[in-house]
Amino acid sequence: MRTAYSVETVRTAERELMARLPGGALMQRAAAGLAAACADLLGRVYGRRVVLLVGSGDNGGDALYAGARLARRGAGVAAVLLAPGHTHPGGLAALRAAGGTVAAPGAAEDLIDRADLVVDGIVGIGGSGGLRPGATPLAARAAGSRAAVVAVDLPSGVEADTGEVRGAAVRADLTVTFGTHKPALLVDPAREYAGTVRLVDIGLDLPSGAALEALQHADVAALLPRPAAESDKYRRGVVGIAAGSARYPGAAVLAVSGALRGGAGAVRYVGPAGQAVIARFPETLVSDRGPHRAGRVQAWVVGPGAGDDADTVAEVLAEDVPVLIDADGLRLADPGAVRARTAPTLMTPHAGEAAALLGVAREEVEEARLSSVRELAARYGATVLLKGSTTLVAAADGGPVRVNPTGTPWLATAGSGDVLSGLAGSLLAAGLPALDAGSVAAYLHGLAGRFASDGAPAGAHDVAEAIPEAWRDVRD
Ligand SMILES: NC(=O)C1=CN([C@@H]2O[C@H](COP(=O)(O)OP(=O)(O)OC[C@H]3O[C@@H](n4cnc5c(N)ncnc54)[C@H](OP(=O)(O)O)[C@@H]3O)[C@@H](O)[C@H]2O)[C@@H](O)CC1
Ligand SMILES: [K+]
Repeated sequence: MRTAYSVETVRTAERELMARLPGGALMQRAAAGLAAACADLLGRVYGRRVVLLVGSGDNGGDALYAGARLARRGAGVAAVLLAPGHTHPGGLAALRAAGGTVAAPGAAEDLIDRADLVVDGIVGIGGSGGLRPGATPLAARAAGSRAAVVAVDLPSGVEADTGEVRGAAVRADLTVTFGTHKPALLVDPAREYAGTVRLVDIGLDLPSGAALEALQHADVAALLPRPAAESDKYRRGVVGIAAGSARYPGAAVLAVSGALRGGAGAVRYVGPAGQAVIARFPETLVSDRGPHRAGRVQAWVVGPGAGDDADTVAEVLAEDVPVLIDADGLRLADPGAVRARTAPTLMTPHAGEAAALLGVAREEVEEARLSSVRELAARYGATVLLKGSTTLVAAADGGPVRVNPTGTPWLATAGSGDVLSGLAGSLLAAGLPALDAGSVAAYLHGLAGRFASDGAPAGAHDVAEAIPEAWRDVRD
């Protein structure tokens, strides 16, 4: 499991460790890791041109000490001081002692144009509120130059704890971060500014309560349902799909296609698209009665393509089993009925649907994905999966938010969400808690999207068909 911690937690761990180490030791560890990463990126250090963008704090100190190490290996290193009166004194002395220079006022742009590497030590976890005016043109120059850009700890200008970007920010090819990932390195939009992320272990002792968790193959493998020898279809779980309408029968077919590959023992379908479902998937148990009288079901999915069928949504919400609410169901569900449920509820909005539920503009959700998903989960007393380029899953009672690392832009295709809802519902029926069902489904779905597309466009049904391959890939 990859984890990310808040700035406050990092600061506490840093203080505890610093109290046990000689002065400056932690910064030397950071600078050594940073210099090694820069050297790897450059391939050859001797004769290379390196520009350090140095702010007023320890982030700039890291850059200066790393610059000194590169200068000792023969690189030509020049520091651009953004706060000349407030530059890390030890770092500056080390750079000068190693043969590095300080750029003359006005020389920064030219130096950046000729550089092989620009190191962004403008600001790290002490920053907030986007780049300041003095730094903005330099960041733009670096982005437009042929130099590789390496961010120290974080791309300067992003909000460490939330992943928001409130103004200009550095666009890095590589971010070298210390001790732990910060939320901004895993959550969009900030994540897109970070490039590849390399974590340098500096010995921080971190507590168990991370702000974010990203499942990896081994975590997902441990959570996948496995049929026991004596399992029958009821023990493996029956997932009910209440979806589709005369106008949108395809949503029902796609939700069923996801559900059939999610580990439940059987898929039951209720709704007006029974003919279409059975024609494509004859193994589906199709019922023309409402959800309440459809027969045994261990978890329901309601909403994909449901049109205006509010009665079915209300009926499903009244069932005392886990319920996944998606698409039209999110609009039709009575918030009071959702909050009153005692069995688990998993809501799966995209940004537009989340914005409607929160009563804000879609852009506000896109810009603040982490706080939006937490807010929705708290408001509805439900687990919420916010779809997007980095899908987030938050539980109602707080705790670490799961961030999905497997997404691909190819998944932004019609019907892909219906497949995800069926898959997650199936995992709920197989007995996974809502947070696990949502994050495992997102993981498999993302992987299936990658396999299905393999660099080319793929339809939602291709994604569903690739789920078994994703499942095997995770388990092997
Ligand atoms: N934690 C650890 O374990 C370790 C941490 N280490 C390193 O220390 C870094 C944190 O250093 P830090 O605390 O000195 O803060 P830092 O980010 O350099 O900011 C300094 C000052 O910048 C200013 N400022 C604010 N916003 C700004 C903006 N948008 N644009 C420009 N400037 C802005 C603001 O001062 P102001 O100008 O407002 O007075 C602020 O006080 C950390 O990221 C890592 O690199 C490693 O060395 C070792 C292990
Ligand atoms: K930085």
